[in-house]
Amino acid sequence: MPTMLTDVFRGHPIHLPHSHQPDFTSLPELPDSYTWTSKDDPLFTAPLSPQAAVENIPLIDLNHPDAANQIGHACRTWGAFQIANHGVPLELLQGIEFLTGSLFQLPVQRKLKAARSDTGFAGYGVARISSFFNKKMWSEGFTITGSPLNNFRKLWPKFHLNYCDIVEQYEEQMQKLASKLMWLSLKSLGVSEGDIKWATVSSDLNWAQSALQLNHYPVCPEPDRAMGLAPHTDSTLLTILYQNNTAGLQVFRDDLGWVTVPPVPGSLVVNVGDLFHILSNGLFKSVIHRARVNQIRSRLSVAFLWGPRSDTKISPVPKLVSPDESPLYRSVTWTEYLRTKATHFNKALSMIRNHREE
Ligand SMILES: C=C1C[C@]23C[C@H]1CC[C@H]2[C@@]12CCC[C@@](C)(C(=O)O1)[C@H]2[C@@H]3C(=O)O
Ligand SMILES: O=C(O)CCC(=O)C(=O)O
Ligand SMILES: [Fe+2]
Repeated sequence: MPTMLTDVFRGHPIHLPHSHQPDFTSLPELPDSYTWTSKDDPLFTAPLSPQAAVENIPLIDLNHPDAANQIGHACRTWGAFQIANHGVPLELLQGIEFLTGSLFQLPVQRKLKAARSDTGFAGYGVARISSFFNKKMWSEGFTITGSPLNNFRKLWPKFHLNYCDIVEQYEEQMQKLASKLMWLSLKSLGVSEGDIKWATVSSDLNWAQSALQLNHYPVCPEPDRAMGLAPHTDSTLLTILYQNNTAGLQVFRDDLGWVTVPPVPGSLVVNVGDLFHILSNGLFKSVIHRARVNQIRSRLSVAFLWGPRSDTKISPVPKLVSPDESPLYRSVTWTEYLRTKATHFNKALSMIRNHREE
């Protein structure tokens, strides 16, 4: 039996005293513990791209005949793109937004009944990467993998079944979409299903697994000095992100600085994760992104974090490695990678890298 995502952080506890945290969502001013400077995060004061209006991650119509190449280009240049005509029913997007909103509106004491434990994967709490930063993030999260039934029962003693149903439908749609996006982007590199055996053993997608991360960024009294979610790359193959109609997500480009991803109603944001970077032998870039907050409207997002089954070794596709060079990365399972990330955070990718002899 391969390790499931639920077991990934056994032996990798994060000690974060969520239960002793006051209800920060209603603080009248920003406490020092939530005030960020470039000492807390070197990218905190990196410039906001002045060109964001002209240069932004592409919005790709999945029905366009050239969608594969557009996606491929976006994965190589940005590591992120938005998609329209993705086929996920609008009611389902509204449903997951409603669920997320009602979850975070619950009283803190109720949410804490479903708190994530130090070594746990699922439940309510601060972002796992919080332990790498000295300051607190202006957000709260809820992680789901497998059935949310037990946790949802604690949150909503009466209506948990309706909410479980929404999660199940949402995950089903996301799985189909994620695999479609993976094959479209690989197609642009000349890689087809026959080239990746672990992903084609069966068509019912049991070569993949996933988690859902619900995020809430409450209204903040001093948004310019606060951080919603600190810069990171996702440890996934792909992440599909739904954001409500409030801006906050930013992606980083070395040549542009921070670029705000404007919410486009009905569309979804897709991020290249570290495992896709490895699989593509570095051709696709896992994108550094963060979430900022604002003083007027609270923000919700739902990230579908998608990767291979835990026993699958991910390594660069041989076709993408030139014959006289070794692959850029050694092989790694999702579980191994998540554990490396839990200990070494943004050094994780370079730790998997093969060092070429000159
Ligand atoms: C499957 C995943 C991916 C995780 C860990 C685990 C469950 C929660 C995911 C996130 C979600 C929020 C950002 C992040 C950086 C975090 O702190 O928790 C993500 C992390 C990763 O992509 O590394
Ligand atoms: O809230 C957002 O826009 C980003 C969320 C995110 O990056 C994540 O959950 O991994
Ligand atoms: Fe992320």
